[in-house]
Amino acid sequence: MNPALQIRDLVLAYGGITAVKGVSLDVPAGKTVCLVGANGAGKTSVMRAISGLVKAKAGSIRYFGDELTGRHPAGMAARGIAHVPEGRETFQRLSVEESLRMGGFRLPRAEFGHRRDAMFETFPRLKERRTQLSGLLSGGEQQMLAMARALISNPKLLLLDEPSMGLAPNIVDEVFQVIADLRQTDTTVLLVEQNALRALELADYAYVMETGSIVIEGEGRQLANDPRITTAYLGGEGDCL
Ligand SMILES: Nc1ncnc2c1ncn2[C@@H]1O[C@H](COP(=O)(O)OP(=O)(O)OP(=O)(O)O)[C@@H](O)[C@H]1O
Repeated sequence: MNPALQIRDLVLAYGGITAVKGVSLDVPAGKTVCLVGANGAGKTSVMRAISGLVKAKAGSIRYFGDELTGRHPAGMAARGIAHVPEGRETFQRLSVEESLRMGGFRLPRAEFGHRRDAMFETFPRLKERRTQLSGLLSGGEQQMLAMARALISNPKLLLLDEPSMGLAPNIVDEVFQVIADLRQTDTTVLLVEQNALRALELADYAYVMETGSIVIEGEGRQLANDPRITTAYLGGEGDCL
């Protein structure tokens, strides 16, 4: 079977700066794979290239066998790819319910209601705030809304970029619980996280990026205990590589 995502020798550049220098990675269908690494390593650029937001200079990105490079970002949702970008980007002037409607606009009415209720079950805070404007939600609630808006359409591939960034510890726990629960579903997840140790603990497989290249890869739990990774955490509570 084709992997959900198969990236080969991907090169991404901004003007004269090569941000991603020949990255290859696989995300098997139904699995959770994480991409960790220091700030500026190129993780977000890889995510944006999958969504068509950054044009590949070289290499290929295959999604269930179909080449994605050169495709327009607007077509990604129809392919079953949902991207929750870093910084969340919620629709500030829409209510929670209206935002979910935007995420599920392809769904027939009855199915939308069913999926929305499922999202309210996963994120009970959103149910309490269903009529509130997104722009007035806390950072944690906005993250939950961004994830619910992506998940409502039941995507085949979910791209999650730094979902725990800037959130209070109890909200981080909730966000990680939702990601862990996704492992029980068919949804394939590619996760970029600054909170690398927690991401590694729940990922089936992981890649570590450094200045545009993958330098280490392996099973998530194995890497969580790998001295090459853990030494990067010595000297404090910091979770960043
Ligand atoms: N739009 C852009 N224009 C120019 N350079 C960019 C742009 N976006 C990213 N870069 C550069 O590309 C490199 C990789 O950035 P990227 O955001 O992909 O890394 P990252 O690993 O996601 O880092 P972070 O954790 O800080 O988001 C960095 O050197 C960054 O400065």
